[in-house]
Amino acid sequence: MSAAPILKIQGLEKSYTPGRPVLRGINLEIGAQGITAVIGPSGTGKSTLLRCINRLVEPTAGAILMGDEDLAKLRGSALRQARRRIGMVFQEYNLVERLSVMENVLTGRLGYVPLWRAWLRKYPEADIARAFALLDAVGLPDQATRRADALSGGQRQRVGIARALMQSPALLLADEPTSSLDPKTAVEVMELMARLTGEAGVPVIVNIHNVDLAKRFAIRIIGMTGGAVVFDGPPEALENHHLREIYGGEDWL
Ligand SMILES: Nc1ncnc2c1ncn2[C@@H]1O[C@H](COP(=O)(O)OP(=O)(O)OP(=O)(O)O)[C@@H](O)[C@H]1O
Repeated sequence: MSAAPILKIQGLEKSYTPGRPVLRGINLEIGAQGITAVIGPSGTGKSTLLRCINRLVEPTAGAILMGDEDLAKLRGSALRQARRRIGMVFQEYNLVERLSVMENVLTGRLGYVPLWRAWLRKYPEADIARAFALLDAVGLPDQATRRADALSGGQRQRVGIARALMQSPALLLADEPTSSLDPKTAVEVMELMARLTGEAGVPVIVNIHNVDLAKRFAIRIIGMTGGAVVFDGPPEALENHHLREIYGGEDWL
């Protein structure tokens, strides 16, 4: 790995129920650029891993180092400050349905603007200009005033990506961003995410069920099974025997 990693995960464990670990001692270094795809069967802890990084889930043990900060230990305002450097794209978009597309994108600035400004919807001019530019970049230049619930799934995910980039994140997490989309839209959304994060130099960790999409867009694939990493390498190194180890069985191959 050439540049210093953006994230160092050391001995990460998570048990929702004591004695039943979902993550079993994960050690990973995530590079400062490109897309890292995490694949693995349902229930193997991929979402838990991502959510430990931004602390939507509390790790049980281990360290998650970003720079010299251990994200696993942050509290209060330090945690809020760290979180605004980590964007998140969700499977079900997590938009505020009754708000306009523009307002949804601007919520990406919530960690930066004073709360009273957000309540009064008085975002700085520069933020509004940037939100328009991002809507343009995600291919929705004419949708700013539409309500989020009037959009298609693919359009919603484009808004989700614009909102995450509005944060000016140092790292983007994407949890199954294409699972609710048809195959063509899924490719378009991955292409968009890859292009915009590449241009902005933002590294991405994406959980994804579709192995072909993972291989097509990621520079690195992490295969998990049973809460542990069993494959870690470039897409071209991922062979059928790895997939058998990750997913079990072979009838599906
Ligand atoms: N909030 C929670 N409370 C208790 N158990 C949970 C919670 N969230 C996840 N789990 C359990 O942890 C395990 C891992 O779940 P997780 O969602 O991280 O897996 P995943 O690999 O992302 O699965 P999928 O691909 O289906 O999204 C599962 O057994 C799940 O039931």
